[in-house]
This record gives sequence, structure tokens and C-alpha cells, in this order.
Amino acid sequence: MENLRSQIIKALARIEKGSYSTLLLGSYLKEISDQRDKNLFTEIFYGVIRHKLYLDYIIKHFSNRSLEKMDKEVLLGLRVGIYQLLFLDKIPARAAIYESVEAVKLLLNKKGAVAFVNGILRNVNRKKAELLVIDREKSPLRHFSIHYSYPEWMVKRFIEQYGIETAEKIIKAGNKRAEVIYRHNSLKMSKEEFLASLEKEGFKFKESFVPGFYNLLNASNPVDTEVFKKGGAYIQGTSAGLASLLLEPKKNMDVLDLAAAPGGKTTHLAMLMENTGQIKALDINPTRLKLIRENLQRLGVSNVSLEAADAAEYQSEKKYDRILADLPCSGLGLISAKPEIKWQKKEEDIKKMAELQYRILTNNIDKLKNEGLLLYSTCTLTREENQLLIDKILAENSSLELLDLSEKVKKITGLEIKSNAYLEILPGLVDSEGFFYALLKKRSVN
Ligand SMILES: C[S@@+](CC[C@H](N)C(=O)[O-])C[C@H]1O[C@@H](n2cnc3c(N)ncnc32)[C@H](O)[C@@H]1O
Repeated sequence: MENLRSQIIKALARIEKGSYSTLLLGSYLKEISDQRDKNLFTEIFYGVIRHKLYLDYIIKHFSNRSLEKMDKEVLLGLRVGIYQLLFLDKIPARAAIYESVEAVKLLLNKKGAVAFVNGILRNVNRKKAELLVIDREKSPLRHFSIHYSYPEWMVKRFIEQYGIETAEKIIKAGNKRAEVIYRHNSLKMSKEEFLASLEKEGFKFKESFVPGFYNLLNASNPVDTEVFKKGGAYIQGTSAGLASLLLEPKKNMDVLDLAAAPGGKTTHLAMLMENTGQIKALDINPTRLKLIRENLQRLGVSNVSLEAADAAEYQSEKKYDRILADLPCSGLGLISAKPEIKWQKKEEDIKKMAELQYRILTNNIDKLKNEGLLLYSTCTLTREENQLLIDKILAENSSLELLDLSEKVKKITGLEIKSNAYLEILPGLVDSEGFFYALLKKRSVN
């Protein structure tokens, strides 16, 4: 017989192997019927991923065995137990210890291991007051890394790029659970119908700073609602939602979307164009193209043609009024929704991503019509993938001009986001996920 903690340990083991939290969580929650169990599963599962480095710091303090030598069930069982002891005050310590030890017993038939987990958890519980982390003043880098559970290389980058105060805000925001946000899809229902439907289904919600986006304050299963099934809503981050609005597609335009799956921005563009014109949507991954296809159908989009293609190699004579380059990136702006990014991304990935982004951009700039607009966007916060890359593109392409986004953003959102022609949305400064935008215009050639 499984218990809830043993299922959590199994799910966490898959995250360690590279799975994504959102997909995995969905498949585990389907098997759990009780809503309170679903909530507890979600809380512990995300909590352990988010605070992994701190939990390991505690384990090292109390154990004379190295983490690398522990069975994975033991290590994960300890993380699960300690997370409950230190972060969840509604679970009595005895229950937290008992359930975690039982889970390890179920998964690993080794007497010594079970006693070991039991001993450590009891010790942590007894001595938790003495658990100290190096002072912020002595070493902000190490303090942030341990206290907020981030790899040092990431903290170092945030501090170097934004200074200590802002870095701490970004880091803290990454540890907050991301809210579920619905974008209203006017191709399927009017705004009145959409809002009435949310109310009917008992949602509490507030409109976000991007028009048409609503933060759901009590969403438990947002893909299982009437409004979602009818295609009236798409789940999308607020910052991501700015992309299509900043690109300002007009009716009957030709638009090229270079990296489109799962289709959040493609379907938003189609909605703004009222299903007129033509959107060519590419993605390298055929499995992910299927996700776009499903979304096109559910949302009633009919002006998109899909193609599995590597955007860095894609050839076409056609010229476009608008190009959206929402490119693959290191994802450091999405830590709150996908905390595993902290552990799965490596610093070396940044350089590789920047090279790919450069290749994709340079391969497609000539597909822009004169006076046409190209929006470059990433959901990350590294200079190599953002400002430095666009500086390089601009230096090498005199036909391109960088447009200032601050006025546009103010008009759309009412927010004054300090930006340097580029737009950088920093979590913790704005209540949203992190994003970078640069809008480029092709000068007309006579
Ligand atoms: C940030 S996601 C795009 C999100 C999408 N624009 C949306 O709003 O839903 C990046 C996408 O780029 C795709 N991709 C990665 N390398 C690519 C390449 N060389 N050419 C085209 N697509 C690529 C990935 O499969 C992934 O779906």
C-alpha cells in the first residue's frame, strides 16, 4: 500500500531525472481523489523542489553520511520530512516524522535506512532552533543561496546584474507559488460570457495589469472547468501575454511565429487579428506541435498554418509584416511556476541558448518586410540571452532599428516599467513572471 508521502517521493525522484513539475503534478493528482490530499501533495512536492538546497544543508548538518552515498529514497524521504517539520505548521511533528518514515519503509526494505531517517528527523525536530545560516551581511551570496535555496551561480548573476536589493526581491519572488492566470479568448465567447462563467463556477479572480488576463485566486483544477473546455480561456502568464500586444498585429497581416509551441502567443495573435490574415507557426518539436494543434482547435483559431522546422535553418522567400521570436531560453524568469529550473539549468546552458537564439534571429531577419516589426522575447534574466544578444544583432544589421517599448507598455498596462528601450520585467518588482522584450523595426529601403 502506498501512502501520500511515498507517492511524493516517487514524483520527486522523477524531477531529479529531469521531468517537469507541471506535467508530473497533473498526472499524480489525477490518481488522488481527496481534495485535501491533492493540496497536501502539491504543497510538499513544490515545497521540496523549491527549498531543496536548504533542506540538504540541514541534512548535512545532522548526518555523518554524505548525501551522494544515501539511497535516493532516504535522501528524498529526509527532504520530505524536514520540509514538513520546518515549513508546514499545520502538520504535527509526530505525524510528519511517522508518515515520512513509513514512506521510506514502503519504498526501501532496509532496516538501517529506516532507523537512520527516523533518527535524523527526530534530531531536526528537537534542535531546529539551532539551525543557522550565514549572515546576509557577511556573505549575501551564500546567505541567499542557502536561505532561499538557489544555486550560487544563479545568485551571483542576479547580484551582479541587479544589485543586492533587487536580486533579493527576484529571488524571493521565485519562491512564491505562481498564480493561475486565464487569458480570455474572444474567438469563443464574449467578455461578459467569460466573466459570468467564471462567477458561475465559483472562481474568485482579479483582472491583471494586462487587459484580458485574470488571476484566479482559488483555482484547483483550471483545465477542468466549463469555460476552459469551451475554449473561452487559455492559461498564460501575464508577462507572456504582453508579447502579442506589443507586436500589434493588424487584421489581414502576414505573421511568422518562429518558436510557437504550445501556442500561447500564436493563439493570442490570432485572436487579436480576429482570425484574418495568415500566421505561419514553426516549432522544431513535432510532439509539441501537437499541443498547438489541440489549442488551435479548442480556441477556435483558423488562420494558422503549422510546420515542424528548425527556425535556425528555415528557408522561405515570403516576407512578413510581423515576426515573433519568442525563443527557447534558460527560463530563469519562470522559477516560481517551475522551481525545478533552479536545479535543472546549468550555467553552461546560457551560452548555448544565446548561440541558438543568435542563429535563429540572423536566419530570419531578412523575412521581415520594410517597416515590418520583429519582437524578440525570452522568459529569462541573463544579459547574454537578452540585452547583449540584441546589441550584437543591432550592431550587425543596420537595417534594423530598436523601438522604445516604455510608452507602449504604459499604454497597455498603465505601469511605468523602467526600461532602456528594451523591456525587462523582473519578478518581485512586478507581480508577474520574468520576461525580456525587444521590438525591432526594419527600416524602409528606397
Ligand atoms: C519559449 S517556448 C515557446 C512558447 C510559445 N511561443 C508560446 O507562447 O506558447 C520555445 C519553443 O521553441 C521550440 N524550439 C527550440 N528550438 C527550436 C528551433 N531551433 N526552431 C524552432 N523551434 C525551436 C521549443 O520546442 C519550444 O516549444
